[in-house]
Amino acid sequence: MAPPLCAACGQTRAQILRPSNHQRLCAGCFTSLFESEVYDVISSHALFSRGEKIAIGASGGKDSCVLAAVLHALNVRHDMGLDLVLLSIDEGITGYRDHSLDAVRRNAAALDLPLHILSYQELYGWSMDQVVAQIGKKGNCTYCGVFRRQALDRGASRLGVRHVVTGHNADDVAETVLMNLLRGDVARLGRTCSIVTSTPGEVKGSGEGDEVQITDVKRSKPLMYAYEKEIVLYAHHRKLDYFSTECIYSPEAFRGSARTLIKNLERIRPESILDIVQRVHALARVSRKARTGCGRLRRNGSG
Ligand SMILES: Nc1ncnc2c1ncn2[C@@H]1O[C@H](COP(=O)(O)OP(=O)(O)OP(=O)(O)O)[C@@H](O)[C@H]1O
Repeated sequence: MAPPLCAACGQTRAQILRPSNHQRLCAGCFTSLFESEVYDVISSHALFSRGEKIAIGASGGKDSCVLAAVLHALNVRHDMGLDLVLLSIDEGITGYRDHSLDAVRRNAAALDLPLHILSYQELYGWSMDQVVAQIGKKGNCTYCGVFRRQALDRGASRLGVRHVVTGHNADDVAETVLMNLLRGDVARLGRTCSIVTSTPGEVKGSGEGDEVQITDVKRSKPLMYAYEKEIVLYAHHRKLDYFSTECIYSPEAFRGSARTLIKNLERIRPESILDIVQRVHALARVSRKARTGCGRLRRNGSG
């Protein structure tokens, strides 16, 4: 039996069963719906302003590759006036980051976007290969993540950029929510589910002339409502070139277990992923309001 017609255009045969809502779509309608949904997220959260310089954290993986391709397309289509640059951090992981940076270089050429690469070696004087040789693999992901965040901020500062976007998707956010819940780290939940976060500016250095001024950096996650499966489908249908191997030091057992849990939930009920993100976001808002209310009561002397 021939596949049904696309639920959006009603003209072409459907090729895709949309993972998030099981809609049957043709490839053209799926990619344009995906892009317009990202545009809706950007507009409804007023993420960007005209003329803003944006650094796209480019790891060479599927998420940041899709983010760069979608932002580039939307910038042209909607005349958003964004000044886009790719910013990559080279952690110094031989056999992993060197290959993924090759993918970033090909993407930069394909999209005609400037690319800046900053290494841990240059910033901190050591590479992750050296760190792992010294301390082993245990816990290295956590440190690497903290240093990468800071490296992205420093890279942005050097480029005169105040806004870094990353390719975190809904699955990543739901995973992090679960990890924070299981660890009892409730304080972090609000931040995890926020589409915009920021790092306050700081001055780093010994005070002997080697200070580095890091300005306030806004961070946002324009793909945080997009399902990982849809990101893969989008990359596939747009024939994007990305690097798909896991980090050789990565087997982070706890995140892996959270991921398996999320994938199992998705299998039973696809909406679960977005439900986790949206419900926890709403809860964090309510608890913030309650805290502000208590503070006001105390200040007024009535609490
Ligand atoms: N080395 C890096 N340089 C620049 N940005 C990075 C780097 N590593 C991660 N990021 C940013 O953080 C986001 C989430 O990181 P994560 O570790 O999940 O990425 P990944 O699995 O390497 O690749 P991706 O998420 O792009 O598929 C990425 O989408 C990217 O925007």
